[in-house]
Amino acid sequence: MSANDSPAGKQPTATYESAFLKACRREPVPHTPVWFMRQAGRSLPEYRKVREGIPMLESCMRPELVTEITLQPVRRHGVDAAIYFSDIVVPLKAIGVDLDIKPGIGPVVERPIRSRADLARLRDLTPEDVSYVTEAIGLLTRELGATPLIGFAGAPFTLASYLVEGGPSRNHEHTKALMYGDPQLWADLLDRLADITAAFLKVQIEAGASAVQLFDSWVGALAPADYRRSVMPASAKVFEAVAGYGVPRIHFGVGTGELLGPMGEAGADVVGVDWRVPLDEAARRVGPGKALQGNLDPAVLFSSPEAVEAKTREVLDAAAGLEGHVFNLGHGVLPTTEPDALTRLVEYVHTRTAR
Ligand SMILES: Cc1c2[nH]c(c1CCC(=O)O)Cc1[nH]c(c(CCC(=O)O)c1C)Cc1[nH]c(c(CCC(=O)O)c1C)Cc1[nH]c(c(C)c1CCC(=O)O)C2
Repeated sequence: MSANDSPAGKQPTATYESAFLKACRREPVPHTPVWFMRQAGRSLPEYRKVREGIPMLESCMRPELVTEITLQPVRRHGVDAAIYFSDIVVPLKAIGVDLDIKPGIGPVVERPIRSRADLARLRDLTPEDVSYVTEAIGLLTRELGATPLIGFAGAPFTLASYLVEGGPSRNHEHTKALMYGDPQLWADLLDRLADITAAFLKVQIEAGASAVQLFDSWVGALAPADYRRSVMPASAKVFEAVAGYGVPRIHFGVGTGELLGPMGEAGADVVGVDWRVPLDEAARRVGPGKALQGNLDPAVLFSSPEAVEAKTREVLDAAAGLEGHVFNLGHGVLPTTEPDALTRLVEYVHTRTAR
């Protein structure tokens, strides 16, 4: 069978048959697949070395560097999937939003978006705006062989939060002021961001990404009724826009225990769970027909190897009855994590779940 005969179109059959993609499709797996959010990044000395003197956003625009950084955790830890090295604000930068990623702070937007005139500054994203993404994914898929590549984007709410606040925010007060105070402008803003996000994910899938994850990191700040009314339509539009490709769609947020049901309903094939809800309970909240991803507390990796194993067993035991489970942390790798703790964790999950 040639690569093009695979049920998933362009990707090689060995990639399609990988443990990660099988788990996403809720098919039987040889072992529980593992990857880590933020597996590439500051926890790795080889990352800090190649990033030296290169600003974050600039590094996202250099295909050779992106390829190297994306491959580093695959080589070192033997994870079952790579995640494309980029950032959720890259498509916004690409359409001309005046933002930067400040070390130790995160994305900062010079002129926040709070009025209809501000909204007009957000134009559509074309593949040409992010040609470096297409180029990097071409290089990467050749290097990765059978290891799947996960593409990603920020979800409309989380992107809106950075754009409206002007930077990271604990309480999201300006964002909520706009959402409650001018529902029409809010809906238009989220719809605009949904189109940009969908276009960005399409670029990644067409270049060779085998799965996509939509990061709605900060949406846990909302109550379920507000989520359904003010956010879900835009996130659903993103998932619907990429449904035809047949690649698994993962939906993740932090502190989203009360939102797991609607986040699945928005159109995800896999729902990401943080460490606050055990996976068996998460499965009840999400309902049948979806795989789950998670959910070891990233801070657990700072304890002894025995304690990490014990907490990992708790996660695996809670996942034992699931139709599909992708092992991950409940949020990103913390920058001061000992890399060997991650390597040991991958080995442990693989050995413990080998069938
Ligand atoms: C909210 C969010 C952002 N970016 C992202 C999210 C969603 C995921 C989450 O909830 O953690 C997504 C993201 N950002 C980055 C990745 C790389 C891929 C991977 O997971 O390995 C991914 C998936 C690289 C990055 N993005 C960033 C870094 C650190 C910058 C550096 O290494 O110099 C990396 C590796 C910068 C960034 N960008 C953002 C933050 C909060 C920060 C950290 C600021 C800091 O602590 O310095 C916004």
